Amino acid sequence: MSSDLPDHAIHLQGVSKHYLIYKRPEDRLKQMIMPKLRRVTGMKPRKYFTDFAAVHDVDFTVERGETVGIIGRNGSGKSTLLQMICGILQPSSGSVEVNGRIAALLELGAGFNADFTGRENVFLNAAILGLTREETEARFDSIARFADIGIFIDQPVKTYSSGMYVRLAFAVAINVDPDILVVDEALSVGDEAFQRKCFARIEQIRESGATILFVSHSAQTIVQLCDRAILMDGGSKLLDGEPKPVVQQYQRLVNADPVRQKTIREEIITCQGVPPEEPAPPAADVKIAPSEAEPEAEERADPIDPSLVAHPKDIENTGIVEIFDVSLETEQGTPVNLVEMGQRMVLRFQARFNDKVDNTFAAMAIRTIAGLKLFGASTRLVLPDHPSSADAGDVWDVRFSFNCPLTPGVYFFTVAVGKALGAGAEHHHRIQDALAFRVKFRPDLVATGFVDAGITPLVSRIERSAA
Ligand SMILES: Nc1ncnc2c1ncn2[C@@H]1O[C@H](COP(=O)(O)OP(=O)(O)OP(=O)(O)O)[C@@H](O)[C@H]1O
Repeated sequence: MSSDLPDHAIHLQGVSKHYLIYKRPEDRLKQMIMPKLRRVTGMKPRKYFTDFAAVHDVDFTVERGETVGIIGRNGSGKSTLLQMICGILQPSSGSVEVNGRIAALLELGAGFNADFTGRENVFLNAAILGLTREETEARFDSIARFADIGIFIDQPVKTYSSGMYVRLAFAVAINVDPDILVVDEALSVGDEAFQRKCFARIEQIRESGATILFVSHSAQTIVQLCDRAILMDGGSKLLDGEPKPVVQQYQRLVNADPVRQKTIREEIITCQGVPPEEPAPPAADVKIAPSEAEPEAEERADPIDPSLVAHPKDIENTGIVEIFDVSLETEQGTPVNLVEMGQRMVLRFQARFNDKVDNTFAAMAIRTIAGLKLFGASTRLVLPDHPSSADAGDVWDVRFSFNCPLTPGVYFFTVAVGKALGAGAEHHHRIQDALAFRVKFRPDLVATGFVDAGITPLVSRIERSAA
């Protein structure tokens, strides 16, 4: 990454993009001829189009190293904005300044030549991004490995599925050491394991100091990944600030009844994100009923989805300990990767010691697709009956049993074995995304977010309007 760049990576000033919308195809021709004719004949020229602002007078600056999320309803101008930042579209007015090598993952279809093979497109794309042929050759294997599309790399991209297309496009974008990475929703096309791999890589790119501009409809992803968020609506920037309040305002807007949306929009602009005080509900408005026990989860006949795979990655590996045979099982020992909410499950792995280790511990954690650590456990400070040191040649069997508290979705395990060092720890072997599992959909779900805390709501009407 270049270090001699100005502090701001992106600077937009008064940027607008207008489109002329013609109701009928012949209006376009009329617009070319009629105004001139009318002028010649001394008549006032008239317009045969309406002027539509896809983006209207947008200003913002993204500092180097910032991760900024853009959120907004469909058609709010997010993609148009990104395309202007990437130089694919010219603004109708205003200025766009970009400092650094920009790699973009825009909507499907942009960037690749359909008749070229994947390999040819990698070289073409990398050249557009400023890499020499030698530099691309040196990176080609890691690009192909990341894309993981097998022999399709030598087929024309017009034969690709949308998932394969995104895999290759993403593999190129993140392997060119961009100063600025622009991602437009494209990730949602890949499967969960690939999305997880991409988010892990985005995190790495972010840690290396690159600037990231990210368009997403997912409020959770924006809050998790971004330092700042921008709310776009109707082509204008409504709000720019801390991700959480910005996302809350987006959700207010998107979930509001269409009649209220205009008022909410105005409130957001005038209050700049601070929601107006809602009157406190009367105490009797919401009653909490005693919690009901989770029903016993039945084991399914097909508890394994073979297509649900993770891409394990050694985060730390000293060679002293080797973790192997990581599996997720029911209490009865049946391997699973599809589980019910509340189901008892056992994460199991084995660890072979190649050297003597004292103060040894085993640990696990569960992460979301975007990489947020939800919870974990470690044998570091507890469990006096467990072995706490190992000799070369020892093999441990490690089990973490728990009731799955997660809401439906795909999650990933990280597993580790290490040595406790005072308050800290050193990992001898730590595998990120060692295993993936899916919590199955449940139609009667009350919980929102990632964890079901067993909340039982009960709402009762305490007054009925006379109307
Ligand atoms: N070439 C074009 N000609 C006319 N209108 C266009 C053109 N491209 C985009 N628009 C319009 O500009 C507006 C903004 O589009 P844009 O794709 O930027 O929105 P978006 O926020 O990315 O939407 P989504 O979330 O659905 O991807 C939309 O109303 C769209 O119909």
